[in-house]
Amino acid sequence: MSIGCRDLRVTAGGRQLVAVPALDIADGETLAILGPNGSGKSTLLRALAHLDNASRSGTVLLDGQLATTPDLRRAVAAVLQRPVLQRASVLDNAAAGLRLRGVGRAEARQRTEPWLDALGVAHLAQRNARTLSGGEAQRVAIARALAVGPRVLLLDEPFTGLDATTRTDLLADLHAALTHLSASVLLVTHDRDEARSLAQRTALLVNGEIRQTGSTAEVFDAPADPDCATLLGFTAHLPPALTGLDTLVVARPERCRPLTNGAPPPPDAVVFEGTVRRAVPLGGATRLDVDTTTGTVSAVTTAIIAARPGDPIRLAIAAEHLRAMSTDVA
Ligand SMILES: Nc1ncnc2c1ncn2[C@@H]1O[C@H](COP(=O)(O)OP(=O)(O)OP(=O)(O)O)[C@@H](O)[C@H]1O
Repeated sequence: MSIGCRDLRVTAGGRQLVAVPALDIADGETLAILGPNGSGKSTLLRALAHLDNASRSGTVLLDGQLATTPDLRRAVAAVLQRPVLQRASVLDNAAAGLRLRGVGRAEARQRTEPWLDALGVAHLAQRNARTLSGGEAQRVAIARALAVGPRVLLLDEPFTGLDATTRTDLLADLHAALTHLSASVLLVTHDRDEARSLAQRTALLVNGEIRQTGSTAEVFDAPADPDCATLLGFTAHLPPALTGLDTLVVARPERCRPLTNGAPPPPDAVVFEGTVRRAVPLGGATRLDVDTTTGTVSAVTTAIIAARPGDPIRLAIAAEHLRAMSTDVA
């Protein structure tokens, strides 16, 4: 089932938190909403499901038809940032969504067990859910949402607070589970890897407004404006005064190459100079924060370089790694 909205606005305390003229997620599609902290991601997700208490206007659509709150209750399952689990067994917690929809206890348990298995927590079925770790609880919450066979699945930062290994494993398990699901899926996240792993399309949310939407691959390769560029990791912003080009250009810091010992820049590269402000060890790489005449530019390099604060430095970025920002938004 597809979900969408038209002219969806949420205000609270006299402030507009979200304003989305139109958003659509097709049946079988996963759309990521990527945005920084406080950009309105959770507010948008809650408004789509009519889960919010804030003041909302506009319409939510299911399969193109105006959706009422009861329609949404039937169609939507949501996994929120911090799952609430009852003092009961893991199996009964995971079966709770089906029970709420009127399914008998035995059948609900039977239909839930494969999802506990798919999410790698079948061995915990009889445990008291209150004794689970954060990652285990998150898996149970996802199993609970998937078990109801939702036609729309809303995921609000489902990987928050998980260690790197647990997160990678859960990403893989969720990816596998979603491929078997016939639903529209909205994934709210501030993490680029999560969007890239799970979503066919990505929308970028900045200050409550969607600035860019498209296939995940296209969006990640061609940011629409400087805010989108920062969100996508193109954090080196080089204005014309620094490069001599006509427009602001952006690049990923790992594409900024320090030119040490008079090394020649690659052909077509943009080259600029600055002074090392600090070198930040990243473990296996170093981030050099470089003060230029137009601001600080960071470069991330795996080369071993002896750069000390105050040292002059030249940086080069090959033309293929630069993205031009149109002048009207720069
Ligand atoms: N009920 C409310 N009243 C006033 N302001 C609110 C209310 N709910 C949310 N906000 C504000 O709206 C903005 C968006 O909040 P929201 O939780 O949607 O952002 P987010 O992108 O999900 O952030 P995070 O990544 O930190 O979870 C924030 O500035 C938040 O403080």
